[in-house]
Amino acid sequence: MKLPAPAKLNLFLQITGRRPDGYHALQSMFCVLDWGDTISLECRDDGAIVRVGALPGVDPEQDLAVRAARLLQTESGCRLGADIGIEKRIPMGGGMGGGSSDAATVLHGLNVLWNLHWSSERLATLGLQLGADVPFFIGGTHAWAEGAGEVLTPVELPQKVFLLARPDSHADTGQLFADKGLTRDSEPVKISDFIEGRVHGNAFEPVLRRRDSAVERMFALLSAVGTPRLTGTGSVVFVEFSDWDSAELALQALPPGVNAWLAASADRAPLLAALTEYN
Ligand SMILES: C[C@@](CO)(OP(=O)(O)O)[C@H](O)COP(=O)(O)OP(=O)(O)OC[C@H]1O[C@@H](n2ccc(N)nc2=O)[C@H](O)[C@@H]1O
Ligand SMILES: Nc1ncnc2c1ncn2[C@@H]1O[C@H](COP(=O)(O)OP(=O)(O)O)[C@@H](O)[C@H]1O
Repeated sequence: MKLPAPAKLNLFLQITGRRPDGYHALQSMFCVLDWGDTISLECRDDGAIVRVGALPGVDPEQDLAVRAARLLQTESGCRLGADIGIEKRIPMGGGMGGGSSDAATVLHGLNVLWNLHWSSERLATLGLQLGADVPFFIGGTHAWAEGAGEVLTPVELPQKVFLLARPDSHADTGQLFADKGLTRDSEPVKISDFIEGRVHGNAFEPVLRRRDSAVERMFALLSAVGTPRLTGTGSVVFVEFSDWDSAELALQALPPGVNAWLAASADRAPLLAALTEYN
C-alpha cells in the first residue's frame, strides 16, 4: 500500500490562552498541501513493526510513524504487524507537520490493512496522544483549529500556490511555546474573520525572527517577491500566490543557493482520496 502524507501550512495562528495542563489554546487555519511524504505499508504476519530504510536523524523507536503503528496495534489488540517505508520530502522541524502527517497516514493505512474498521473520530482521538496536529491530518481537509489544535472545523479554501523556503535552522516547538515574548492572550476571532481577510499573521513569527537570524534573513529575502509568513512554529517561511506562473517567476527571482520550492494547496483531501482505492 502506498499513501500520501501531505504537508500543511498554518495560514493564520494565534494563541488565546493556556489550559490547566500547560498546553496553549490556539486558533489556526490549517491548509493541506498537494505535496508531502509518501508512506508505504506492508502487512506482516509475525506482529513486528519495522521501519524499512533509513530516516537520518530519526531513530526508528522515536519515529512517529512507528509509534503510531505500535499504539494502534496495542489499542486494537491486533496480532498483525507491518513494514513501514517513508519517502521523506517534508523538511523536519519546519512547521509543516511531517511527523504528524506520517503518523496519521500510518493510522489510516493500517486501519485498512488490518481490517480494523475504526472510525476517523476514533483514529483522531488515538492520534492526539502522538501530537497535537495528528487529528487534523486524520481529518485530511483544510480546517480551522481550536483547543490545542484538535477541535477542528473543516473549511473550503480558494486554491493557492505557495513559494516555500527553508532557512538553515530547526525550530524547537516546545522552546517557542515557552518563550516569554510570545503573545498568549489574543482575543478569539471567528472563521469568517480569517476568510474575509480581517485577521492574519502568526504569533510565533516575531518570536522566531528575534531568536533566529537565519529566519530573519529569509524574511528579508522573500519580502522582495511578496509577503512572507511563518508556518506553525517555523522555520519554513512561505509566500502565497494565486497561480503557478506568478509563483514560478518569484522562485526564479530568488538568488541562487536559497532552499526554496513550490507547492499548491490541495483541492481535495489527498490521503482520503488515495484510501478510497484500497477500501
Ligand atoms: C503549534 C503547531 C501548529 O501546527 O506547530 P508546528 O509543530 O506545526 O510547528 C502545532 O500544533 C504543534 O503541534 P506538535 O508539533 O504536534 O506539538 P506537540 O508534539 O503536541 O507538542 C510539543 C510541545 O509544544 C507545546 N505545545 C504544543 C501544542 C500546544 N497547543 N500547546 C503547547 O504548549 C508543549 O510544550 C508540548 O510539549
Ligand atoms: N516520521 C517522522 N518524520 C519527521 N520527523 C519525525 C518523525 N518521527 C519523529 N520525528 C521527530 O519530530 C520532529 C519534528 O518534525 P516534523 O513533524 O517534521 O516538524 P514540525 O513539527 O515542525 O512540523 C523531528 O525533528 C523529528 O525528531
